[in-house]
Formats: sequence, C-alpha cells, structure tokens
Amino acid sequence: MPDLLESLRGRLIVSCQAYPGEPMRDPHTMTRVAQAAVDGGAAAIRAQGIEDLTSIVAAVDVPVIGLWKDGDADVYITPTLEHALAVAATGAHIVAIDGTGQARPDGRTLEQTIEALHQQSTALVMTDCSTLEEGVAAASYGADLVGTTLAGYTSYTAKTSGPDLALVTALVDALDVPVICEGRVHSPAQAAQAIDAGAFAVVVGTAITHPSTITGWFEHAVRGAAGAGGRE
Ligand SMILES: CC(=O)N[C@H](C=O)[C@@H](O)[C@H](O)[C@H](O)COP(=O)(O)O
Repeated sequence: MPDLLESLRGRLIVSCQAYPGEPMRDPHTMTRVAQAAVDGGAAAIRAQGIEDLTSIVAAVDVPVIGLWKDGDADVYITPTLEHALAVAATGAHIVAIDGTGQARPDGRTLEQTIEALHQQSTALVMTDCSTLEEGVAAASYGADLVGTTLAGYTSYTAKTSGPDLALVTALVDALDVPVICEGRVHSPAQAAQAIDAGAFAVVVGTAITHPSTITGWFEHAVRGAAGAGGRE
C-alpha cells in the first residue's frame, strides 16, 4: 500500500466545504478552517473546488483529497474526466469522483474515467459510492479507495440517521482496498463506531466545519427545551 494511504489508516479526515452563497464560501476562509483541522489532528483534508484546493494544498502538510462539485445532474462530484484532471492539477494527492454507475455528463463510464485518470495523473482515486455493488464495481475498475459518501444521496438509497455502518461493514467484507466511512458522522462516538465497523479512515465534514448546521442543531435543542417549559 502506498505510504500516503498508510498514513490515513485508523485516522480522521476532515472535509472543509462551504456551499454556494454561504458566508464561508471563500478559499482563504476554507484554508484557515483546514489549517485548524490539521492542528486538531486531521490526518488529511478533503476539500472542494479548484481555488480552495490550490490554496489548501499549499497551506497544509497533510494529504488532500480533492473534488469539484459541478452541475445539477445526478452525477455532480467531479462529474467528468476533465474535472478530475483539473483537481489533480491542483496538487491534490487523491481525487474523489462520483463512484456510482449513473450516466456521466461526458459520456465516459466510471471504468473509463478511473483508467484515464490513472494514466494521466499520479493522483490516487477515491470513488464516492452509495451501495455495495457500486463499491465492488469501482474497486474492480481500479479505485484506490472506496467511500460511502453517496449513501443516502442517490435516488435509490435511503438516508440513515447517522453514517451507513451496514454499508461500511459490507464493503469491508467485500473489498481489499481501503473503505472510507463518509457521510453523516456527527459525533466522536459515531466516528469510533465507523472504525469498529472496519473503516480504514473516517471523513467528518458538517459536524466539524459547517457552523450554520451545527448552530441549527443547538438552536433546535434549545428551542425544544424552552417549548417544553424549561425548569418549572
Ligand atoms: C453527498 C455529498 O455531496 N457529500 C459531500 C462530499 O464531498 C459533502 O457535502 C459532505 O459534507 C461530505 O461528504 C462529508 O459528509 P458530512 O458533511 O455528512 O460529514
């Protein structure tokens, strides 16, 4: 296994992303967030968009998993080979791409995309999958890592309230490549459960780097307690 992957074994990866129109959607801000995550012990950073990636790769000394969300089709995570090569050109060590079997905007299959990406860059390829079958297919096409990123986000998968640990277990049983638990890991306990389920590493995004959502969780709890009367 490449040293780069070995450095992620049993570790936390922090996803630093702000969404279109949000106050933190700014490469400088995301770079500071990424640096803070590294200070806290993140073994790698996952980030989105060419500008954010260029800035973050230069600023942190841990591996970076890069992606480019684009378009409003079903396949939006690094949807084409062109997007993937642009991500690799930022210096991202791992390129995350959609790992489903859904039609891709450039007409290439997942297999063709992984093969071309491996031929044309030195980056490792992480496939963001939503089912066991997709993970098995992606690994057979040469994916270097398989993530549960899209579980609950495709039209044919249900959203579990926390991370999809059953999918993690099934993928770990079926695959030889590292399985990354990603998606809805909202607490340290859930992150530990993912490792217990066999995940090679765990990606946490929202619960660490998305203050509006985290604020909403607390606001909801406070409002609920107040609505119940507080201390009588
Ligand atoms: C489905 C999709 O587009 N996921 C994206 C993939 O990069 C991000 O929006 C998520 O924040 C990331 O996967 C981490 O997950 P969570 O924020 O739940 O910890």
